[in-house]
Amino acid sequence: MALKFLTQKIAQAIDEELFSSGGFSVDQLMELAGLSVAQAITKVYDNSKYSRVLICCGPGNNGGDGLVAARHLFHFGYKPNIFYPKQSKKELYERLVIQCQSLEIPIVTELSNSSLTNDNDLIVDALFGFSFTGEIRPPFDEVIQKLKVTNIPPIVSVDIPSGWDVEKGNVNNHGLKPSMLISLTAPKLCANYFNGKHFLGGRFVPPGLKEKYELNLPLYPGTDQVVDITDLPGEKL
Ligand SMILES: NC(=O)C1=CN([C@@H]2O[C@H](COP(=O)(O)OP(=O)(O)OC[C@H]3O[C@@H](n4cnc5c(N)ncnc54)[C@H](O)[C@@H]3O)[C@@H](O)[C@H]2O)[C@H](O)CC1
Ligand SMILES: [K+]
Repeated sequence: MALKFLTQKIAQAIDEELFSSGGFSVDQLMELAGLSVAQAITKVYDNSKYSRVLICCGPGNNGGDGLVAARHLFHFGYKPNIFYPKQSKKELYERLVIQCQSLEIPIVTELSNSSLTNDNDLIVDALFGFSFTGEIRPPFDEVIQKLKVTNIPPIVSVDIPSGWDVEKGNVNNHGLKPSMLISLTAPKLCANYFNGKHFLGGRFVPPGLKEKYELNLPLYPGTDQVVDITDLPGEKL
């Protein structure tokens, strides 16, 4: 049975259900999402070669996943730096920021063009996830423009390559061109247009929810938080 690729509406419905009838809190799922991202990175980008990781965090939960991933990457022996231009005032995010500050992970609100390529070995795109809609609004239009012109370092996108339409993909080439994507819970339809290394993370979906939405998720190996789905055929919803 092929893996199901989700519409924006279904992705949001599953998310909502995990929080309501599933009994999860946002903190819990974000922690597991961020851990998945950090673990997927260790599998492809060794910290001996890709130690300096710039994590670009957006204003929503995708950005929160980025903050969690930064903390785990630190503990996995990387040197994370965080770019977080529009910081949420919600308590959860303030705590995630404190956790990173206590590890002395630098957090900046400006992206310097010149240091982008020279000072980083890897970029994590945690700008927008499955709630992104419409044209990219400031200040993120400029941010994505800056990240788009760099081929080196490689970009790893969390859940959705930022700037991509969640269902139609990289419409008018407005979005990033990541080398790797970590889809969370299940891939969204835009992943049909992605050709790079593809992982699935978010090992928290209860069997009832998998069945209800016919997700046909692959088995996660051992105790891993991620599974490589690069060569797995997907089925459109
Ligand atoms: N169930 C799971 O798999 C979980 C996934 N998680 C992650 O959460 C995101 C979805 O988070 P959400 O807060 O709903 O939205 P986003 O982060 O995608 O962005 C919302 C944020 O962005 C702004 N925005 C939307 N469109 C635009 C635009 N065109 N220009 C500028 N700004 C825009 C909007 O105003 C909001 O501020 C999912 O993808 C996963 O990464 C959870 O962490 C755990 C559960
Ligand atoms: K993203």
